[in-house]
Amino acid sequence: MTSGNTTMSNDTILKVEHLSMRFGGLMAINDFSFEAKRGEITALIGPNGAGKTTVFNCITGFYRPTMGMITLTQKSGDQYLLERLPDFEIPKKAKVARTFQNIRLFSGLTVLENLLVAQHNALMKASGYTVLGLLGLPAYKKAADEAIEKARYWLEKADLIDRADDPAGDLPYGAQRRLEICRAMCTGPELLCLDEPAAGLNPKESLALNTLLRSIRDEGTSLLLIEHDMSVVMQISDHVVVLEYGQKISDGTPDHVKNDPKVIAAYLGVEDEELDEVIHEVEAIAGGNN
Ligand SMILES: Nc1ncnc2c1ncn2[C@@H]1O[C@H](COP(=O)(O)OP(=O)(O)OP(=O)(O)O)[C@@H](O)[C@H]1O
Repeated sequence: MTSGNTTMSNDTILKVEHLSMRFGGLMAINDFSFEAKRGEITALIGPNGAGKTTVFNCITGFYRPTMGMITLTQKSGDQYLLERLPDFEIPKKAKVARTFQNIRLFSGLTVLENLLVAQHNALMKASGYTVLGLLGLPAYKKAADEAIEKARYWLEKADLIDRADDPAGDLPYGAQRRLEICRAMCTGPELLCLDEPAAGLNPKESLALNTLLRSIRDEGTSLLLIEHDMSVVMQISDHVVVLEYGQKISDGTPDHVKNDPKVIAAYLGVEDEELDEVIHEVEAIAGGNN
C-alpha cells in the first residue's frame, strides 16, 4: 500500500496503528492504536493534556507523527495513508474535514457566502479556471446552482436557513459552531473531525448540536470528535476511546467506558497506588446496582 490508493473494502473508516508523537523530550502520544467504524460517532476523550489534539493533528496532517500508521478507507474501498499525504491533500483526496477549537468563520461574509467559499475548488474546476468560463460556461452555472443547493441543504439541517443572508459574525455562538460544521459538510467529507464542538455552548445550543451531529451520521458521514462535555459524549457517541498521558486506557461503548474504573480514576486524578481501591469501590457500586 502507498500514499496513493488501493481497493479493499471494510467497515473501518479510520485505523490508527502504533501512533507516537514526540515533542523534544516529551512523548505526547505513545504507541496509540484505535479504529473508528464507518457510519458511527467515535469520541476521543481524556483529561487535559492527555494528547487528544495531538492525535487529531496527526490525523488531519497538521503534524507528521514520529511513528505509526493512519489508514483512511473510503466507501469505495480506496485507502490513503494519512501520515504520508501532504496536509492540503487530506481534505481533497482522503475526504477528511475538520473544525477547530476556536471558531474560524469569515465573520464579514454572510452565512451563505461562508458555505460557498467552502465549495470554491469545485466552482473553479467547473469554470475551467478562466474568466470566460466563470461568465459563460454552462458547467459553471450548473456547479454554482449545485453549490447553493448544497449550502441550503445544510443550513436547513442546522436550523440556520433563516439567517442565510446575515453576516456570520452576527450569529449567536452556538449557531456559529453549527455553521462551521455545515461549512465542513459542504466539502463532502467521508470523515468529519470535530475538536470540542460543544465547548462554550448553553444546554439549548448543545441539544441543537447533538441533533445536527446525529443527522450527519445518519446520512452516512462518519464522525470523530474530541469532547470534554460528557453529556454530549455519552448521548451521541457510538464508541468512545479514552487517552491518558498519550496512551489508551479504555475503548468501547459509552456505557463500558463510563463504568471503567481506569477511566473514573483518570478523571478523578487518582494516583496509581490508589487505583486498586477505586476499582474495588466502583465494582462494589456496580454490583449494588445490578
Ligand atoms: N506543538 C507542541 N510542542 C510541544 N508540546 C506540545 C505541542 N502540542 C502539544 N504538546 C504537548 O503534548 C501534550 C498533549 O497535548 P494535547 O494538546 O494534545 O492534549 P489534549 O488532550 O488535547 O489537551 P486539552 O484537553 O487540554 O486540549 C501536552 O503535554 C502538551 O503540552
